[in-house]
Amino acid sequence: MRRISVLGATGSIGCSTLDLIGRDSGAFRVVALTGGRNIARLADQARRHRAEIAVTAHDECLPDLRAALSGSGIEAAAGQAALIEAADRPADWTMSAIVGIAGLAPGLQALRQGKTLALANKESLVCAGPLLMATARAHGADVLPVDSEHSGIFQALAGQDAGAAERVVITASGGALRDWPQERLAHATVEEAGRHPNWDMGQRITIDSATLFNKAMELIETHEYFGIPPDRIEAVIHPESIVHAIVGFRDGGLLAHLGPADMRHAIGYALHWPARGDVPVERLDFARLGALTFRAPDEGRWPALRLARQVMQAGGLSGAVFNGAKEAALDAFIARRIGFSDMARVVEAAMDALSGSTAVAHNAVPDLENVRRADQLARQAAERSMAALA
Ligand SMILES: NC(=O)C1=CN([C@@H]2O[C@H](COP(=O)(O)OP(=O)(O)OC[C@H]3O[C@@H](n4cnc5c(N)ncnc54)[C@H](OP(=O)(O)O)[C@@H]3O)[C@@H](O)[C@H]2O)C=CC1
Ligand SMILES: CC(=O)[C@@H](O)[C@H](O)COP(=O)(O)O
Ligand SMILES: [Mn+2]
Repeated sequence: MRRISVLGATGSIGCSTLDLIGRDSGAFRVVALTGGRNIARLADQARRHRAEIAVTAHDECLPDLRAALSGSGIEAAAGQAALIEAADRPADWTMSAIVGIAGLAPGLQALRQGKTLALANKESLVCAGPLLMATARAHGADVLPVDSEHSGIFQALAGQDAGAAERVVITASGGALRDWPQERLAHATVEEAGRHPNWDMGQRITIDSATLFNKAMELIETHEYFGIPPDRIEAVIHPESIVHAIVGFRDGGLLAHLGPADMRHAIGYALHWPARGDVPVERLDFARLGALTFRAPDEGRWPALRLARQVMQAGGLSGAVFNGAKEAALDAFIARRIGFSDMARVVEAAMDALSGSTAVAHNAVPDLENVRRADQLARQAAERSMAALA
């Protein structure tokens, strides 16, 4: 029986992961489930999947979690140290699905077990790609990409080294505001930006999809995970979200990954890897789909893509700065402190402010402390830029 832990169990990816595990419960034993503030869901998941331990990231939520688990025999714990301890409990396969840089330290801890980390938390690669991959190598752990595009690239490569790829294309739906006139974007609300045309995901990634910060992060993620040079990585707008990634080879042939907009296909692939297992996603009917369309992204409309190219060029801790500023700007947009179009301005201003900083220019593999420092500096720079907007 494979031992499974899910970090970020109460979120969109966490729920889809547990859905697959629950359909084949005889094959898996659930070790640790972690969540944030959704205590009712975390306790329900822990009971249903007979987890060893349930952990909330927030100390103040512990009394509620204990109450919700009373009589179940399931351990309850809270706080950052408990999250790390949960990630350290022996498991054969761990899903990393906490949102944001908060997922980095638990993911690194899980890698130190030398088993398999299914990586949905793209921020880990954006902020600390070299650290994450070096940690996996040092401990003999496998990192399997779960982001749909990266799962698609991984599958299209079919075990070949990424050096075999002449080009890699990842697709972008264009997000909730794809067809809005550009002058309206500045006035988009949290609700409007948070309605994805195709995927059902958490609020933060859905808004990142509308700014194309999600795609910007995915360009960096492709570079960091596969080691593909930036000039071989492209993003293309594909409103149908059916083709997720395309890998082109030196003979001009291309292999694409297609699937419905249901993350269970990417999660299921990582869960059953290296074999293939049954996954209950809708089967595509091409005659009904009719056409699949593609067009170039407008970098004037979506500056995030240009910023991602700057990050890949600069290397070092610039990814941590980019992500920290983006998280701060997104928090401020959700809190209605800044407008939709301000988010990219704030990130660019923070990147510019820190571009010459010695704390960010880092040539060796950064450690977690360096990454956290760059993240903090970026959040402070973003706050200064937002204060200047007011
Ligand atoms: N959703 C999707 O389809 C896809 C998601 N991803 C990536 O996967 C990750 C998860 O996304 P998604 O599932 O949509 O996100 P959700 O917001 O739906 O879920 C996030 C999870 O993280 C927990 N969490 C939030 N903040 C913290 C924190 N500070 N410390 C510890 N745990 C925390 C939440 O707990 P609670 O809700 O209980 O507060 C929840 O369990 C992201 O990195 C995202 O970019 C990648 C590809 C597709
Ligand atoms: C499902 C998934 O992988 C998301 O990251 C998806 O890519 C979001 O859609 P966008 O193409 O709109 O960014
Ligand atoms: Mn994706």
